[in-house]
Amino acid sequence: MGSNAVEDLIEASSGVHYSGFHMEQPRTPEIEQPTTSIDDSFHKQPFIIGVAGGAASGKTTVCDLIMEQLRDQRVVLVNQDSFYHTLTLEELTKVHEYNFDHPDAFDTEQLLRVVEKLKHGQAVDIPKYDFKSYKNDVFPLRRVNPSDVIILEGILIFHDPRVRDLMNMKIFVDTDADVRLARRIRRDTAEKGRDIATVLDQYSKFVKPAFDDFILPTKKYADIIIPRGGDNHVAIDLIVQHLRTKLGQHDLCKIYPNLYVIQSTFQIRGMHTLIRDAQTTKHDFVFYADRLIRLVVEHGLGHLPFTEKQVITPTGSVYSGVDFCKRLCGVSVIRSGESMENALRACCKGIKIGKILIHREGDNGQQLIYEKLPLDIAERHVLLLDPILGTGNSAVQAISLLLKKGVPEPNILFLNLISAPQGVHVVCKRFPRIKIVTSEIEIGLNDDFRVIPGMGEFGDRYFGTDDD
Ligand SMILES: Nc1ncnc2c1ncn2[C@@H]1O[C@H](COP(=O)(O)OP(=O)(O)O)[C@@H](O)[C@H]1O
Ligand SMILES: Nc1ccn([C@@H]2O[C@H](COP(=O)(O)O)[C@@H](O)[C@H]2O)c(=O)n1
Ligand SMILES: [Mg+2]
Repeated sequence: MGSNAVEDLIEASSGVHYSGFHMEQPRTPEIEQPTTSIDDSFHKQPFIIGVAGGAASGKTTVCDLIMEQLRDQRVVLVNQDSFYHTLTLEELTKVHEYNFDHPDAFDTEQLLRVVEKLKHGQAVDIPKYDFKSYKNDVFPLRRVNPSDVIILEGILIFHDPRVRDLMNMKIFVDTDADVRLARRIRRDTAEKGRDIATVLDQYSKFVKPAFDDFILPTKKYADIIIPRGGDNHVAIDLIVQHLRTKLGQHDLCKIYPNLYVIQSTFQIRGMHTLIRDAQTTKHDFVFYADRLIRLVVEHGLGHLPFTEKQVITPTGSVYSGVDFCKRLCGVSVIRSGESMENALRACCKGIKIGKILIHREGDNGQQLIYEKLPLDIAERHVLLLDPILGTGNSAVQAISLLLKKGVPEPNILFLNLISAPQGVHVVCKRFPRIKIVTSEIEIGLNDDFRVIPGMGEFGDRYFGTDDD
């Protein structure tokens, strides 16, 4: 490995940043005010990775491997090659004298405009470059949508400080010169239709000097140096692991260590897509909501205390395991929370489930109007069930009641499907020792205090009372 050990340097890469969404700012409704505004928390930018290295060092291969491992995330690759200037007729006639490895060969201003747009959540059309015709006006252009991770790859991607400064992580692919040359000969003859003499001539005239003068000097900017490129699976795994941590960690989770957002996968995103779609039938809504609820409940149960337990297996061996926490109960917030009871019963045989009914009084307050809770609730760990955490006002009412009944704050686990940041702020500030488990953090609340993007009135959609 190069002078920088991947493990040491990976943590040093700057900035963090996840945003699952890129939208115009919603107006902040006048509810109990969080100290972190939507502005601060939610107009987040993508994580930008730069990948530099000599030609044929394996940059594209490394990027493909990273993207392959992160296929459940929104990742997009932007090649510096796309920003090669189109040659003029005069340059075309003397193409063998053109230096494609000099920084001036690229339209860096256009690259900057494109990355700035992506960074601010706008889709862009990127030129396609044709190595045979030396033109970048191949139609149709490539449409690139805003993503959570943007990978910028190219021989001179670290050359311009303005581009470098946009990057949260910089990777240099370090492959021996002879290996690069061998690969280049193979690639340029097979893919670009060039003959060996031309490839070697270009290499000695431009490629090698430019590597020494412009590319190698940018290695010092790298946070991570990958020797052997795509063959270095350890380095690639570490990079992916680091990215996963960054992507899975919503900024709210950093503010509130007791907030747990379950790791997103394509399956989970798919289920969310279905239950959020206004056109989804009641049958499908219930089916996919139930699947998600089950995941949240299982995840929540993972936060309960356990005791160690050993059992003897049928082979007579000892299995050292754990025993579930026994003194549990569920409490559902009527009516939506009742949709979560079956999942809890399916996971915890014979569990007692209490109920709370809270009535919304206009926009300002909530009133508790019914409660039926196990008498010994103070001795139990309580799984509080409500699929949506919006303003946080109902949750505050429900949690306050549990505390009044003697349930210790750390014994309360609030399970929901989606949480608005406002609700998270309100609940976590007031009850810093409860745990919240959710499957997605929302953008915010609209003027009517409804969660957006949200999924509408959960109870009506789940219990089928939204029919005209
Ligand atoms: N580890 C490797 N072993 C063998 N061939 C490789 C390896 N990595 C890349 N190649 C090949 O070398 C060529 C250049 O690799 P590529 O990833 O496109 O490099 P770059 O993007 O840095 O120019 C490609 O033809 C690719 O298939
Ligand atoms: N018309 C062109 C444009 C570029 N090159 C060479 O491509 C190399 C950069 O691409 P990588 O995928 O290897 O990073 C660079 O060395 C240019 O010389 C070319 O040959 N013809
Ligand atoms: Mg490449």
